[in-house]
Parts: sequence; structure tokens; C-alpha cells
Amino acid sequence: MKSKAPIRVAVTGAAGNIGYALLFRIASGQMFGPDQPVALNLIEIEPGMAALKGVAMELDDCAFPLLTEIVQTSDLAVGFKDVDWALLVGSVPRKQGMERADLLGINGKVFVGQGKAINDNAKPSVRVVVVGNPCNTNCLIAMKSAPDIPNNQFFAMTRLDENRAKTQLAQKAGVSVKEVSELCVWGNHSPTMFPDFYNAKIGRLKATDVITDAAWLKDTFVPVVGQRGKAIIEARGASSAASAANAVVDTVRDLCTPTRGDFHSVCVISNGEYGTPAGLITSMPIKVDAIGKWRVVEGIKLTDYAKEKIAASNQELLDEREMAFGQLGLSI
Ligand SMILES: NC(=O)c1ccc[n+]([C@@H]2O[C@H](COP(=O)([O-])OP(=O)(O)OC[C@H]3O[C@@H](n4cnc5c(N)ncnc54)[C@H](O)[C@@H]3O)[C@@H](O)[C@H]2O)c1
Ligand SMILES: O=C(O)C[C@H](O)C(=O)O
Repeated sequence: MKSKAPIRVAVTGAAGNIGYALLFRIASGQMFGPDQPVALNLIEIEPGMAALKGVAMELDDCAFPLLTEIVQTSDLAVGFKDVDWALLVGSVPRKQGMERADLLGINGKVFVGQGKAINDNAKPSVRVVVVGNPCNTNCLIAMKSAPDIPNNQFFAMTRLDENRAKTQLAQKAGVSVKEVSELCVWGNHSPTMFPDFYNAKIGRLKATDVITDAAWLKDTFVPVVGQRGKAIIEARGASSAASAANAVVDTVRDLCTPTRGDFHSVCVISNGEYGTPAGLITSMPIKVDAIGKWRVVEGIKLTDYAKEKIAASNQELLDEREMAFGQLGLSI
């Protein structure tokens, strides 16, 4: 049987912590499936190139049958040449005492250059997933800097937040995490995100019928999910890496696969769905149809409390956009 053409994937920050947890999973077939060859374009800044060489040597030493080529570069035009996917991980992570928004000024300009390089070099069908924080606004900056690539090909990551939220509910209810479904994390990947426990299910029941402690849901669950990244930084002394890489694999795999059953949280371009401000990259529930086209799930009933929380998170995104676009001289 003729083997498939490789999917070419660019990963920025490839020698970083998330990169190290991610690349081996892509090359082993966990992202695109066990019969899909992949080529990896590994992008680093100059000071990261020596470490990147070591990572590439380790990829070689795994003898992955699906890995057809490794490109190592700090040149964005080379790195994004003809890629099908651009996973934008590389950027400075926050340290103890910082909020993700503190990274706006540091990381924002990086995404202008990367957006332009994607626009000029990637396949027109390229799909871009932004992980580097603040990921929603960085994604918006990259999208604005890539005017030839359709807006609906840009995504930022809240799957880690969804996975975290599902585990918190499962542990509270004393059930397996696979019992928890339909849990959308809305808004910004920041402490203002809203994990919508009202619409979540545990088995066939509403989560709120299984976990009847409303105070725990509002006052413990919501902040624990929103502050989980900070808690990991405090515990590990470094930001989440393996769980973040796992969420990248989940995000891309589920964007490539027609959805059967549960929807998932992805930050996408808003067209005003559920009252979200059009033009922002904000997290919503996504399903993928049989021909691979994603859409926002319709018909979810939001409580007044949920609407208030989601509006606050989206207001934070509007503020981030104003600040970042002002600094970078971008127009809305
Ligand atoms: N969205 C999420 O859920 C989520 C989760 C975890 C981490 N993050 C974010 O992911 C980013 C990376 O985290 P990490 O732990 O891998 O950090 P890290 O510091 O370990 O690695 C970052 C790597 O990126 C490289 N880099 C920096 N600027 C670059 C550029 N302009 N082009 C290419 N490479 C560049 C660095 O040399 C480094 O190797 C951080 O911004 C972090 O906050 C997001
Ligand atoms: O919180 C961070 O700064 C890292 C990441 O966004 C996370 O959620 O773990």
C-alpha cells in the first residue's frame, strides 16, 4: 500500500520544556495517527540551537518509523516553509509572582514576526495553534499579521484547562474522569476563564445534580481551575509542560477528527456567538463535522452567573487587545 504524504508540523520553542514533552508524541503518531508520516520543522532562537540539536539527536535515536524529516532552524522563513500545522509554543513562560498578562509586552512582538512568516511561507491551508502565553492575544496578533490565512485557521489552547476542570469534577464526585463530559471552558486562558459546571455532565446526569454543593462549585472549583497554572508553577518551580504538551496533542488530534460525542474547548475567532465580542480569539465549545470543518456548538443555555463570568473574561481579552495592539501599532 502506498504510504501517505507526510504532514509537516512546525514547532516553535522546540528545545523548551513543552517542546521536549511534545515532539516525541507527534513523531510517535499520537497526534495524527499510527499510519500518518510526519515531518518536523523545529524552530528556536539562536541561543536555543545547541540544545535543539540534542533534541533532534534524541528524536533520531527513537527511530520513529513515521518521522520522515527533521528541520532545525532559527530562520522563520525556513521553519514555516510549506507547513500544514504551526504550533507556536516558543515564548517566555511566566515565573512566580507574574500573571500571564504580564507577558504581553515581552511576547507580543514575537507573534507579529511569526504571523508574517506563516503568511508568507506556510501552505494556505495551514492551521496555527498558539500555546505561548498570553495565548489568546498572541494568537490574535499572529492572525492579524497573517492577512492571507483565513481567521478560522487560528486557534489558541484551553484544552489543558478543560482537562484540569474535568479531573477536579471527577475527583469531587468520586468517579473516573471519563465520566465527565460537555465541560466547556469559556473566555481567556487566564484566571478569569469560566469552566461551565452548569452544563457539564457526569455520566448521564447534570454535574450539579451529582455535586450539589453549589458553594464548592462557585468558590472552590472555578478558582482552582483558573489558578491551576499558578499552583503548578509554585509546586514545580516551572510552568506546566507535560500536561500542556498532552493538551496540544488532544487539541490538534480533535481538530483533525470528526467529533463523535463530546465537544471540546478551543479558543477560536468569535463571530459574536453567545454574545462574545466578534473578532476576539476566545474559548468556546467546538465540534468538527464529517468533512473536517469546525463549528461552535449551538444551543447551550448559559445561566446569568455564567454569562457574567464569560463577559468578564472577554472584557479582559478586549483590554489585552487594546494594550497589545497599542504597543505593537496594530489596528483592530
Ligand atoms: N496555553 C497553555 O495552556 C499553556 C500551558 C503551559 C505553558 N504555556 C506557555 O507556553 C510557553 C512555553 O513554555 P515552556 O515551559 O516550554 O517554556 P521554556 O522556557 O521551557 O521554553 C520556551 C522555549 O522557547 C524558545 N523561544 C523563546 N522565544 C522564541 C522565539 N521567538 N521563537 C522560537 N523559540 C523561542 C526558548 O529558547 C525556549 O527553548 C510559555 O509562554 C508558557 O507560559 C501555555
Ligand atoms: O499558568 C501558566 O503561566 C502556564 C500555563 O498557562 C498553565 O496554565 O499551566
